[in-house]
Amino acid sequence: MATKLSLLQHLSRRSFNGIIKRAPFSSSSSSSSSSSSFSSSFSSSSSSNEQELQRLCGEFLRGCEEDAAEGGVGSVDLLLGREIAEIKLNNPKKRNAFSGRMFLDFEKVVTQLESWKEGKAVIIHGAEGAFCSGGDLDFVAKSLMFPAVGYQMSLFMTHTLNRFASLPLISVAMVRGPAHGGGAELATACDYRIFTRTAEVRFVQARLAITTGFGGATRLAGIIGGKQALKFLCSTDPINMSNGRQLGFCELICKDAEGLDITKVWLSDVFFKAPADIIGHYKRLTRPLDTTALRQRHLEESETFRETWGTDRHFQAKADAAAERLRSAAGQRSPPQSKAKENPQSS
Ligand SMILES: CC[C@H](C(=O)O)C(=O)SCCNC(=O)CCNC(=O)[C@H](O)C(C)(C)COP(=O)(O)OP(=O)(O)OC[C@H]1O[C@@H](n2cnc3c(N)ncnc32)[C@H](O)[C@@H]1OP(=O)(O)O
Repeated sequence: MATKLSLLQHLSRRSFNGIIKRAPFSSSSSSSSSSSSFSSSFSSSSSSNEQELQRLCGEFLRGCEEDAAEGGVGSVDLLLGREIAEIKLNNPKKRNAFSGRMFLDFEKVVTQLESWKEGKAVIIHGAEGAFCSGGDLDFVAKSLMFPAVGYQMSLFMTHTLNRFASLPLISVAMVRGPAHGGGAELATACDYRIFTRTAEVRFVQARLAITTGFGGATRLAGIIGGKQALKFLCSTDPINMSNGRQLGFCELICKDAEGLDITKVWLSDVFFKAPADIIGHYKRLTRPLDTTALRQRHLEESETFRETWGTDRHFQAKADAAAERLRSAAGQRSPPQSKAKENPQSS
């Protein structure tokens, strides 16, 4: 229990305050610049629990580097404007699903934005009509279907999204098309969301017999309240143009083609009368007071994810969901639920 609590204290201290210090990180001689950039998000005090978190995240990071080296698809592209940065999730053939390379890219982008002093805002959007369809199921199937590895991914992405949420910038997710699973969680890590008419935020995890892995349940409850969040997490119903505003989940709805431009105008009208440093100060002063409790909940969320990830039930639900997508793509109706099969990993 002591280990869990002090790891929690570490998370509350580091991920919210975004303390950036150089620290010894990777034991592997093959660590690349991404490992060293990730290690800079940890303090040099290196308590045993901090080293444990770094080790777990470092293992995941190295798996992503292997995926990237083996020709992993997709990228997360950063475009720095005068006042607004644009993060583009770029894997359109897979509805911008997060491949190993994209996890790497996203962490590097967050590290770059942590030292971008003249900026005022950052917009996350997806390529070609989708926001993000969550983790790349091919990468997941190939590398991540063990509870211990799923836990590493969860700690890594929760920590990186908490660093993103702590940036001294106004962050907006411009959601056009599907934002499913981890993609829905990514949208909750932004201060605000702008929907186009095709926006569809869906926490599909329950359909896969898993819970949220990137801190999305905790953040969703903070945005729309615990009772409403519970409904959308369990039902997997969409948050879209018909309910997004009354839930307080999105600020406005616009046409697909106007999404980025409308978001920039909205940011400028609402926030840009203030200088960049003042925006940063007010961002910090308006964050939740009890960050320790928030980080404790994020740690609990990762531990719960580990309990549900990589089980027979998860495997079967993932296979059923994939079969359903194939059937609906072929225009067929879904037959009765298939019987649970043995988890190939447990044999
Ligand atoms: C990492 C864990 C995390 C978590 O939740 O904890 C996750 O996010 S797990 C993944 C959860 N996400 C999903 O289950 C979404 C799966 N995708 C879909 O339901 C649909 O693709 C949808 C609704 C996003 C878009 O539907 P649409 O009809 O517009 O497109 P297609 O289904 O025909 O897909 C086009 C093309 O993209 C591939 N694709 C889509 N999503 C993924 C994905 N997450 N990983 C890998 N590949 C994905 C899909 O297979 C199609 O490929 P094709 O070769 O053209 O058949």
